[in-house]
Amino acid sequence: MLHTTIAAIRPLDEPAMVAAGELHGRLTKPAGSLGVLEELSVRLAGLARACPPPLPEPAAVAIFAGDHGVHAQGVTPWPQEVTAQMIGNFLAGGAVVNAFARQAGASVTVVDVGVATPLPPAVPAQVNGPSGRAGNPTRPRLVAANVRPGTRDLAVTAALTRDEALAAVETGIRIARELIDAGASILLTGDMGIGNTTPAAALVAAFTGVDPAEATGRGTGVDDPTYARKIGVVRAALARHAPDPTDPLGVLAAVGGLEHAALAGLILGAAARRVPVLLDGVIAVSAALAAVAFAPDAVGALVAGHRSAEPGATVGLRHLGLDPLIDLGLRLGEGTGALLALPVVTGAVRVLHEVATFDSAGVAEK
Ligand SMILES: O=C(O)c1ccc[n+]([C@@H]2O[C@H](COP(=O)([O-])O)[C@@H](O)[C@H]2O)c1
Ligand SMILES: Cc1cc2nc[nH]c2cc1C
Repeated sequence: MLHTTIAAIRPLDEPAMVAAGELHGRLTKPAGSLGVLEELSVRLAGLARACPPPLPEPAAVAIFAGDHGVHAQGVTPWPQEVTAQMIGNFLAGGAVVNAFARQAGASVTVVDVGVATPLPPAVPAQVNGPSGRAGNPTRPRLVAANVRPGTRDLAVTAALTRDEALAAVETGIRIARELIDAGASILLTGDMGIGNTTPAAALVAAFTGVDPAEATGRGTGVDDPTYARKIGVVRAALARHAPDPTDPLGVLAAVGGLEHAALAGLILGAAARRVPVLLDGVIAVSAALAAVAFAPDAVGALVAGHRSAEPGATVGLRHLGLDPLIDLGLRLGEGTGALLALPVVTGAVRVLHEVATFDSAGVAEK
């Protein structure tokens, strides 16, 4: 499944991009006045092989959740159980991601790809959120796809076997296909996993070659001693495993996480179907580096939603050649930054659908 998916990923379509660029020149606005939105809409036309490309509606957020053996090294102050507990919160509609998804009209799918502790008993989902605010007609959904109960400690041994990493990647591909088959026109990445900024930093350093200190941040907000320990853990893991960046499955297995691997699969699955993926924070960016190592043309499907405060996100986006749409200092994860960026993407495409040309509106050109 991975190999056929990779083989299906093709470059952006030049004629559709030329058509979108020409259309922009005829719309009732000074050339280039929509800045980044113009280039974004041209790329999305190339991805869809159509001008205008489809509006990115409806949108679907996929939150991949997993736990991390490296938690044992004291790289985060939060107990591991919080991963499972937050899944309960997502399914009940009470997390930040739910509030933003209701605002954006996006569906929320939570995928347990490797949670280590028992999930809380099902709480009745408050579809419109605890406040009763309407906006999203669908209930958050849980997909049970646990590959193993958390990774092994990457400070001691490989986090995953290659087969486990492959199973997680293929779960991501399957979820992309299911969401697209159910009608999603854009996929938004989400993640939940206490400790997961440590493997994200290791993946960023492995794929970009930057020093571990440049790729490592404070995650949920760790103090100075924890931060120093975290950099040391990432540095030692890279020295121990010496992951080969041309072997993305090997890198994911050595220093990655189950949600990182599944997100790489989600990106590949969407790119193969020529559906855009709006990236959230550092976990998604680290997964995107893996996806692009599997299939360089997958970058054509990627839109960077926001600039996470986590430094590895900026390092990874630079390597991918992507500029984030918004920069709000967020470092939550869950898909929250991607959801806030979604109206920018929709606006970029809507212009090509709805704005009059100089000709049709009788507006004089310069
Ligand atoms: O999205 C980001 O860039 C981001 C930055 C910092 C933290 N997070 C979230 O915080 C958790 C991991 O933080 P930590 O400190 O436990 O490694 C995990 O659930 C992530 O979704 C997410
Ligand atoms: C409370 C909490 C919520 C989160 N959402 C994503 N990562 C998180 C980490 C914590 C600790």
